[in-house]
Amino acid sequence: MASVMLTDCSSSTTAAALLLRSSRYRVRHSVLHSLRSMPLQFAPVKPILLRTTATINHASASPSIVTAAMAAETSAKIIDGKSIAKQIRDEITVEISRMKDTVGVVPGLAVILVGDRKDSTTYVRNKKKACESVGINSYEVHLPEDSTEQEVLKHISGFNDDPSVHGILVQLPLSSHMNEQNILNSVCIEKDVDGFHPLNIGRLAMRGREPLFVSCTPKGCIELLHRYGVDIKGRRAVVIGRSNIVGTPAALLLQREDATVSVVHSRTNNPEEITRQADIIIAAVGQANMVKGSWIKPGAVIIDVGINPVEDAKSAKGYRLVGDVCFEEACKIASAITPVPGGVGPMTIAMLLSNTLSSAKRMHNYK
Ligand SMILES: Nc1nc2c(c(=O)[nH]1)N[C@@H](CN(C=O)c1ccc(C(=O)N[C@@H](CCC(=O)O)C(=O)O)cc1)CN2
Repeated sequence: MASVMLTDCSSSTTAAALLLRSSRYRVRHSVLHSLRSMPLQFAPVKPILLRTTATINHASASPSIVTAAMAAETSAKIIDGKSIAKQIRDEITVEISRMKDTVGVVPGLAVILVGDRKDSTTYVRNKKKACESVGINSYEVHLPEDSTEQEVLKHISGFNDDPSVHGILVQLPLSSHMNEQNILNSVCIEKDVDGFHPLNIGRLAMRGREPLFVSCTPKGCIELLHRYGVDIKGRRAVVIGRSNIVGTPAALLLQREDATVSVVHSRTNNPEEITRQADIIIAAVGQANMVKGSWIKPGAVIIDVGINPVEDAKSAKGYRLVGDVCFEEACKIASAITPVPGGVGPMTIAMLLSNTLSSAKRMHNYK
């Protein structure tokens, strides 16, 4: 587990050094997930369109647009992932009940957890709770840290053959003695609700081919843009980070939406200059407050995937969570931004439920 970092927006470390550092730590795995979500202090207000280069289409924008009450100068709208995720869960609940009543099918999700990492245990518990709340049956296998790869593969094989299971996921990260590729490859693609199977990612990368599933975090990012009425077509988008789980699929999804996409990574020369050209930024690098105000084009829309713990003496826990983007600076320049926590994180689990429902529908040929 990553240690709590002492960092703030005014850090003088260069962008290139930060990107290099983050590529060593690896994006989502740097998250200190034992924290519980902190309540957001945002008051709902009427949406007001501010200067923006990425057009926000208010006719289709969610009525739940809120503005940060935390900083008087804040001009960016806050993209409220927590409330959109709730809205999605409500929609899924209705769909599941309709399916159960008409064809008697209840979607099932199998979760495999290896070891006792606090963050992973919390996520698996939250996934089970979320399943329960929408009416999905969940099945959990919790294996000890020293289990063999063969044991994990045996459980995946059992779930692959079980008709009551429509989705299978293996919580990441896995222990270092296991081969993650072998394990992810063994989930049958029809049940790969995490979208981590190479065939699903490969199809995502190809024009004219459709993946059966898109991984949950990048799908959640795009869903937020859609639900807030952000036009993507023809816009310049920059994805910061190129992980298999978030950065790469997020860039592919934006490209499928007809954005012109650049990927900024640890070997990119002058990442600030490239990022400053973006109408839409997706930051998924796992480095607290790396993207400063000076990286952002006025009016850009920012989706911040990072969840990084930073020291905070004022918090009872001694730390708080921040994103990859320096929120205090960005919210004065961007037209809309996701907060951390309460932005992309809750969407990851909502998209998992959505993928599980789609899988059950597809298997039972239910529209
Ligand atoms: N098999 C998978 N493993 C992992 C995935 C994944 O999609 N599939 N993603 C991450 C962890 N993750 C879900 O598994 C996840 C991360 C964050 C959140 C979330 O809601 N975060 C909250 C803050 C949580 C906190 O207080 O600690 C937020 O951002 O508001 C949900 C799910 C790696 N592993």
